[in-house]
Amino acid sequence: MTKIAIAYHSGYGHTQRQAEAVHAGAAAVAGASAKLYAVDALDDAQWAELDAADAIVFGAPTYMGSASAKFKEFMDASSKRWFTQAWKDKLAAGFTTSASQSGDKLATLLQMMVFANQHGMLWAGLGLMPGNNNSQGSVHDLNRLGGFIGAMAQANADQGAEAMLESDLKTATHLGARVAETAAALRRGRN
Ligand SMILES: Cc1cc2nc3c(=O)[nH]c(=O)nc-3n(C[C@H](O)[C@H](O)[C@H](O)COP(=O)(O)O)c2cc1C
Repeated sequence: MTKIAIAYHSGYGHTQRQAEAVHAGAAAVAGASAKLYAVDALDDAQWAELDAADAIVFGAPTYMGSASAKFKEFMDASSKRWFTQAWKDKLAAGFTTSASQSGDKLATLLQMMVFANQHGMLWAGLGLMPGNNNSQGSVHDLNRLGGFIGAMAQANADQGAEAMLESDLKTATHLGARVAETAAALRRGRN
């Protein structure tokens, strides 16, 4: 069984919904198990499960142009793992939600990619061509925000998570599936 951990923070539920979409994509891959971890409430047993995972997908809302402070607390707390490079050669990927179309989401994904590489993890990008970038495109396209290094979602500031666009959720589901398939391939290769 390939274990996929989705380690995320969400202040108001939008990134949580995106995390659930990543989870659905990973869990649908044959031979994979997926589990959500709220990083602001991790106990020792859950830290140990992250240590045992084949892949960790990181998720945070973009607050003030970077990952939320709660997610940064998790990043800093993970330094105990960094000392022993406990997460070295695990697969990693990332996702973020923000209110603006750009909103500097790229900065959050770059922050996660740097973080993963500090841990010696292997970063998996989104692996999708950009949508909604030509005259035939629309907001309903997969990867409509045109990210490459991770999954982006945009949620209107005055609406709840239930109003999030299916296209963004399907993009997140794609990332979950890609991570689970790649983690399984890595596991087969290592075995
Ligand atoms: C403190 C704070 C800072 C924010 N900064 C940004 C930002 O830099 N860019 C942006 O597009 N949206 C920003 N937003 C909006 C959130 O990214 C957006 O509401 C997102 O959907 C929240 O996700 P969550 O419900 O998972 O917390 C900010 C919201 C808060 C509360």
